[in-house]
This record gives sequence, structure tokens and C-alpha cells, in this order.
Amino acid sequence: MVFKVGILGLGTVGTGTVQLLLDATGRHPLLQELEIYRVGVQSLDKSRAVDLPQDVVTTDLEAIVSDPAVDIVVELIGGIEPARSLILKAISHKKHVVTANKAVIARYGDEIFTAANAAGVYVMLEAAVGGGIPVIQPLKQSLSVNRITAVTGIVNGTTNYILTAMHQQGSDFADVLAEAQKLGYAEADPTADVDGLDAADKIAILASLAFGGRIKLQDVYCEGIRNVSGADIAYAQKLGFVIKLLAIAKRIPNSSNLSLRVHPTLVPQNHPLASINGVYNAILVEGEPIGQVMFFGPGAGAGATASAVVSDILAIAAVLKTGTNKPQPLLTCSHQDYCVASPMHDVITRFYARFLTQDHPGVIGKLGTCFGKYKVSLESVVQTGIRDNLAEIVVVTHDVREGDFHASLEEIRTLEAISSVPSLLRVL
Ligand SMILES: NC(=O)C1=CN([C@@H]2O[C@H](COP(=O)(O)OP(=O)(O)OC[C@H]3O[C@@H](n4cnc5c(N)ncnc54)[C@H](OP(=O)(O)O)[C@@H]3O)[C@@H](O)[C@H]2O)C=CC1
Ligand SMILES: N[C@@H](CC=O)C(=O)O
Ligand code: NA
Repeated sequence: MVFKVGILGLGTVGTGTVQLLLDATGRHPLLQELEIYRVGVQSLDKSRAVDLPQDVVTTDLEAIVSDPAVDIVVELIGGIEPARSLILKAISHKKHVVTANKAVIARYGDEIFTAANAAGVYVMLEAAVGGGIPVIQPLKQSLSVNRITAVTGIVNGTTNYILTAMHQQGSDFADVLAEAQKLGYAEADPTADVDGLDAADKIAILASLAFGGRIKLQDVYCEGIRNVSGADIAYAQKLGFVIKLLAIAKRIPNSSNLSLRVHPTLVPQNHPLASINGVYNAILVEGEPIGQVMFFGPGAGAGATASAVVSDILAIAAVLKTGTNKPQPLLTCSHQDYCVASPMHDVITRFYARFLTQDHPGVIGKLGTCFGKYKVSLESVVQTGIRDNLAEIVVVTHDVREGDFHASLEEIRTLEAISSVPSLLRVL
């Protein structure tokens, strides 16, 4: 049996996917039954790392998604449009779809999965989160009997590379970003990575699978790493933490609401996520009865991401081979309802805050009184240095309601002795 695959995009991931499909020996035998039928690109003049027959490569992507011969459409062009329209058109022509596009799924998953369910086709997206790391299928299948309580991930390789270099080399954000761009990790426009938007897309997808409901992307609080300074990295290290951009989806205890957020976080040095360095990703899943499981590996790159794309193609081919028309419940999306997200002011978390103050006696006492008034209990207070003739005081709180912490800060900012609050970060 031969299954015809139409691939949209021949960039980093498209090229890796074609290479894998053309090199089937020693891999799963079902790979021999996949044919690269068409590959859609933007420019026919670009030189390509893969050799494909001339009649296979085309700029007519609309023709691929509506061609009756195509069984599976693989969307690897990225961005919102024309990716979204091409996916929907493929579905309307009863094609199964594989995509690596977290941006489209996080924004239009609702529309896409509703259309796919109505058409009786599968939309698979293992590559969209954690690149080559198997995490989508494990959440859908191997962990599906668990009651998931939390998913906490380092899901953006670029920001993890930047933060790791800041820790290891003591460099500043802007210098490491320039280096990451030179090495090809960060995009020319690094906004989606650096401002946490890519991680927000990914945690929205993971939360939907883990908690069995649709997620509105605007419910995910999102804060990037632009304001993480060398001073904070140094203080974090002194206090026994590393700073990571975490994507968190957590069920609020005794409630059906979720806490959904992406922000730089002080992670205790002995936490399993603290040792995930460089461009690697890791996703820690907590549930009952499993306890903790962590998925670790390459979150991006041609080969790693292609591994996820091709395994999705294979999973669809395996079902098609059985000849059944009945949707396989472990491959489809069955969520109808939306999850409810708690507002950030109700989140319970620890905080790290750095203050620049007049170097007067009694300042720490005043800070303590103000915190106490708003039920903010302090775990540690450190005054180590003088910066710009001002005393630098760093505090780490115990768990506190975020709204209460901000109320205390508002009052602290009005104190005469307080010059500024240059940093405010959450602590895991
Ligand atoms: N790169 C990575 O490591 C990872 C990427 N992803 C996701 O995979 C997807 C692809 O990413 P990546 O391979 O890096 O992207 P690239 O930019 O390297 O490749 C995009 C490809 O799509 C083609 N393309 C773009 N727009 C159009 C259009 N309008 N019409 C026709 N063809 C078009 C381009 O054609 P041409 O070559 O002619 O310019 C190119 O071949 C994205 O959704 C990304 O988020 C997910 C995980 C990791
Ligand atoms: N830009 C992303 C690539 C994969 O999704 C990242 O840096 O992780
Ligand atoms: Na993955």
C-alpha cells in the first residue's frame, strides 16, 4: 500500500522531513509505504539540500491540499496565513493533517479541530511542542488515565540558550541575544521567542491536552526575558536558584480553574528543570497516580523536529492501513468546553524582589512592616551591595497571593527610603 504525502514547506523542518522520508532503511518498515507526492514552496529558484524530481516541487500549495491523490498534508510553512487556510482547505478535502505550527494551533485549534472532527480526519501536532520530544502523544495516550495537576516546561530553546549563557558566562541579555542570532538559534525578529509568545502558544496546547478542555490564548499570562538582568542572575545564584523561562499550566487546588502563565522564574538549583541548559527543552508533568514524569530533549532543529513530524505521518498511515473509517479516540481531539483560567492576582506563588534604597538605618524594618500589613511573609532578606550610591536589598517571599504582594509593593514604592524596584520575579 502506498500513502501519498503532500508537504507544504521545504525550510528547516520540511527539509529534515524529506531527508527522513527518503532514508527509510533501518527505520520502521511502514516508512517504505510513504511517497513524497508533492512539496510546496514559495520560491523555485532557491537551492535545496534535498534532491527531488522537478514535477514534485511546486509553488501551487492550493493544488496540493485539494489534490484527490493526496492522503496526508504536512504543513511546515509556519506563521498564521496561509497556513491556517491551507490546513482548513486540506481538511475540507478530507486530508489528514500533520503540522509543526504551534502559532496556528494555539490560535485556531478550535476551528481546526471542529472542522477535522466533522470531516473525520486527524490533525497531528507532535512537532509543535518540544520539537522532537514526544510529549503530545504521551499526554494524549500514555498519560491519559491520569488526573494531571501541573505541566511545567522549558519549551523555548532560544530563551533557554540566552539564560544559560547569562548564567554561565555572566553576560548581559543583549550580548547573548546577538550571539544566539549569529548562531541561528534566535530568529532575525526574536520577539516571539524573547517575549514569551512562542512558549505561551506551546503551554496553551499542552494545557488543553493535559486538562481536557480548550484554552483561550489570551488567558495565558505572558512575560518574556528582556528585563532579566545580570544582577538578578548573580543574586539568584547566590540564593541557590537559576532563572528559567517557565511555561506553567496548573490546576488550582480545590478548584476546577487553571493557572496559565509564562514568565522568568527563579528555580531552586536542585529542581529537575534547573539543569536543563542551552537550547534543550524539558516538560515536567505531574499527575495522579503517576507522580512526576519529565520529558527532555531537543526542542528544535531539522532532524529532531522531523522525527516528530514523520512519526505523526506514520501514526496516520498505520490507521489508514487498517482500512477502518472509524475515528481512533486516542488520536482525535474530543474537547468541546473551554477551561477557566484564574486571574493572575489570585495566583499563589513566591516572589523575588530587588530594591534600591537609601542606605539609612531602619529601611529593612520599614519594608518588613509594609509586607506584614499585606500578609507577605519573607523567606530571606539580603543586603549585599551598594549600587549607584544606593543600598541594594533582595527579598524572597514565602507563598503569597499575587494580588496581596502587588498591594504591598504599591505602598512600598511610596516610602521615602525606596528609590526603585528594578526587579520582580516569581519563584518556583
Ligand atoms: N525550526 C525549528 O527547529 C522548528 C520549527 N517548528 C515549526 O515548524 C514550522 C516550519 O518552521 P521552519 O522549517 O523553521 O521554517 P522555515 O522558514 O525554515 O521554512 C518555511 C518553508 O515554508 C515555505 N513557505 C513559507 N511561506 C510560504 C508561502 N506563503 N507559500 C509557499 N511556501 C511558503 C518556505 O518556502 P521557500 O523555501 O521557498 O522560502 C520554506 O520552505 C513552523 O511552524 C515552526 O514554528 C517547530 C519546531 C522546531
Ligand atoms: N523558536 C523556537 C523553535 C521551536 O519551536 C525555540 O527557540 O524553541
Ligand atoms: Na514534540
